[in-house]
Amino acid sequence: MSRKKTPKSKGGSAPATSALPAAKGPRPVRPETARAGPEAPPNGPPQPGRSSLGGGGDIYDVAFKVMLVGDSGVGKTCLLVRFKDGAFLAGTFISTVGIDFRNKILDVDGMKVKLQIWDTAGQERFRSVTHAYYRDAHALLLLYDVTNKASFDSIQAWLTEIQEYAQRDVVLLLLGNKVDSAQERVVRREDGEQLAKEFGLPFMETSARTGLNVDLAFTAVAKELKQRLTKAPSEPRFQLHDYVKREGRGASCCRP
Ligand SMILES: Nc1nc2c(ncn2[C@@H]2O[C@H](COP(=O)(O)OP(=O)(O)OP(=O)(O)O)[C@@H](O)[C@H]2O)c(=O)[nH]1
Ligand SMILES: [Mg+2]
Repeated sequence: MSRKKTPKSKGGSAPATSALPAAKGPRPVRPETARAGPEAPPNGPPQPGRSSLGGGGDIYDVAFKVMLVGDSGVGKTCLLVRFKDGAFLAGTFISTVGIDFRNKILDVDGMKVKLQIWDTAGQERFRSVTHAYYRDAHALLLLYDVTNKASFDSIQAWLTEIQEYAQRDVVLLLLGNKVDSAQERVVRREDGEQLAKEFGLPFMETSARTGLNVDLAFTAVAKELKQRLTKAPSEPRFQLHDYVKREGRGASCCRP
């Protein structure tokens, strides 16, 4: 995990330094974009919607924070870019420095749900920065890379960390990414399923490259969070496990 560390320049939103939780250690740094302003990430419980402020242009009913976690190189940034922009970041791997975020508003059963998605650095040296953000996350997408056994073996350690720092009722989804790389695959789908079962997690395989199950992962989380907040007693409960099982597509469906 000792890769060259250079900030990426993707032109997305960046955390406002004034809104950072009291983190020890290195601060999230994106010199080209870091600024304070209306896009500053909120802390605390789900936010009620607000109309467009300061030219941000986002109108929504409710907002949630989602965090991407997992070893360096598993594809967290690529997954976020695929979801946000519908593109794949091919080319040289540039490791995330500190933490970054992007917003996306989804229509979930007629309600505008804003996801503020935090892209964390997988590198060990930024771990203390990440720790400070867990407590405000409503959902976590925990990724491993199906072509990298070490990243799969790290999942247990990530779960221990999540248990220590995240909210007890955080929504958690396990994702095995890079399934487009069939030749390089070393973690079988069944291994992912078995691990997920062991820890009672919903699980899907994804590809940031082809887009396989990427929208689904975020939509599933948005549906679960929205329901937790707005479900009428008479309404049937949204079943996240069943939803991802039913809607998830197999790796063989979408070769690049
Ligand atoms: N084939 C394939 N490559 C991918 C996929 N997702 C990411 N990659 C590649 O994997 C490398 C790492 O991707 P990133 O998204 O930067 O990884 P990361 O998890 O954000 O890494 P850190 O920022 O260091 O934590 C890059 O070279 C990507 O092009 C995928 O779904 N398929
Ligand atoms: Mg990254």
